[in-house]
Amino acid sequence: MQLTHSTADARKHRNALTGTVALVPTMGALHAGHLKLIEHGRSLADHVLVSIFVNPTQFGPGEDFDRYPRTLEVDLERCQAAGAAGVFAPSVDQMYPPAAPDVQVDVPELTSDLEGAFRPSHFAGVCRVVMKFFNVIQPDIAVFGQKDYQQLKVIQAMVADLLMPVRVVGMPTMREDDGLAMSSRNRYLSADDRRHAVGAYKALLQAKRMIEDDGETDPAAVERAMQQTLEAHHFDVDYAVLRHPQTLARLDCVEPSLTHGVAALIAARLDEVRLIDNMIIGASATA
Ligand SMILES: Nc1ncnc2c1ncn2[C@@H]1O[C@H](COP(=O)(O)OP(=O)(O)OP(=O)(O)O)[C@@H](O)[C@H]1O
Ligand SMILES: CC(C)(CO)[C@@H](O)C(=O)[O-]
Ligand code: BAL
Repeated sequence: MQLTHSTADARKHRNALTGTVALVPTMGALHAGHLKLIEHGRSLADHVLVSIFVNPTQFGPGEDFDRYPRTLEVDLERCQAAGAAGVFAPSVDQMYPPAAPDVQVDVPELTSDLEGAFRPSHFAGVCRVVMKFFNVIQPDIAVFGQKDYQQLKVIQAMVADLLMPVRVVGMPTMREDDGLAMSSRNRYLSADDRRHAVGAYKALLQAKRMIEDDGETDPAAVERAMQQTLEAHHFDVDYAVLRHPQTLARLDCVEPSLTHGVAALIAARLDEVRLIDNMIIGASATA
C-alpha cells in the first residue's frame, strides 16, 4: 500500500494504477463503518484509495478541529488490512496553499437547513475539499456513508450540476450492537453518555414504527415523539425532523408509500459531544 502526502505524489500514484479507482474520503480515526466503505469500493473498482484529512474549512469557530482524533499509524494498518491500494494523507498546506485566494463551492438549496443551520460554513468546506480530492485523484467512483445523509445529498448534487465524471455511491450506516451509529466522535462519550447514546437510534426506530406500523401522517407528531425520546436519554436536541429524502424539504404530511420514503434526521448533544444519525423510512426507500 502506497502512502502519499503531497498532491503531486498522490496524482503520480493514481496515474500509475491501471483500471478503475474508487476513492473513500475520510477524516481518519477509522472504524468499521469506514472499512465497509473501503470493502465496498473494492467490489466496485480495481483499486481503492483512501484520503485521510481533518479538513479545517469544514469546522466552525469553537468546534472540535483541534481535538479531532488523529490516529494515522493505526489508520494505515486498517487501510492496508482492508485492501486499499493507497492512502493520501496531506498536510493543511498541501490542500490549502497559504497565499492562494479562497474559492467557494456550495449548494445553497440543500445547505441552509439542518447541519447547515447549525454549522453555517460546514458544507462550503466539505464541497471545497471533496472537489479538491476529486481533482487530485480523479476517481471513477467515490464512496460516502449515509450516516452523513445531508452531506451525501450535497455531494451528489454538486457532482451532477458541475458534470463531474465520478459516480457517487452511498453506503448504509454501520451500527454498534445496541444500534448507535459508528462515528469517530463516539470516543468522546463518557461511559454514562455512551449508555444514553442509544437513544438516538431508539428515536429513529420510534419514528419508523409510528409511520410504518401506526400509520401516523402528521410530521409534527413524529418529530415530537423523537424529541421526547432523545430528551429522555439526556440529549440536548439540535433537530429531530422528518424531511423529503431527496430534496430535504419539509413535509406537510407523511406518506411512507412515497417512492423515496421519508427521511428522519437527528442531531443532538450529550454534554459537548454532538452526534448525528438518520433513517430512511418507507417501503421502497433508497438514498
Ligand atoms: N457508521 C458509519 N457507517 C457508514 N459510513 C460511515 C459511518 N460513519 C462515517 N461514515 C462515512 O465515512 C466517511 C468519512 O466520515 P468521517 O471520517 O467524518 O467519519 P465519522 O465517523 O462520520 O466521523 P465524525 O465523528 O466526524 O462524524 C463519510 O462518508 C461518512 O459518512
Ligand atoms: C467527506 C469528508 C471526508 C470531507 O472532509 C468529511 O466531511 C467526512 O469525513 O465525512
Ligand atoms: N462526517 C462529517 C464530518 C464533520 O462532522 O465535519
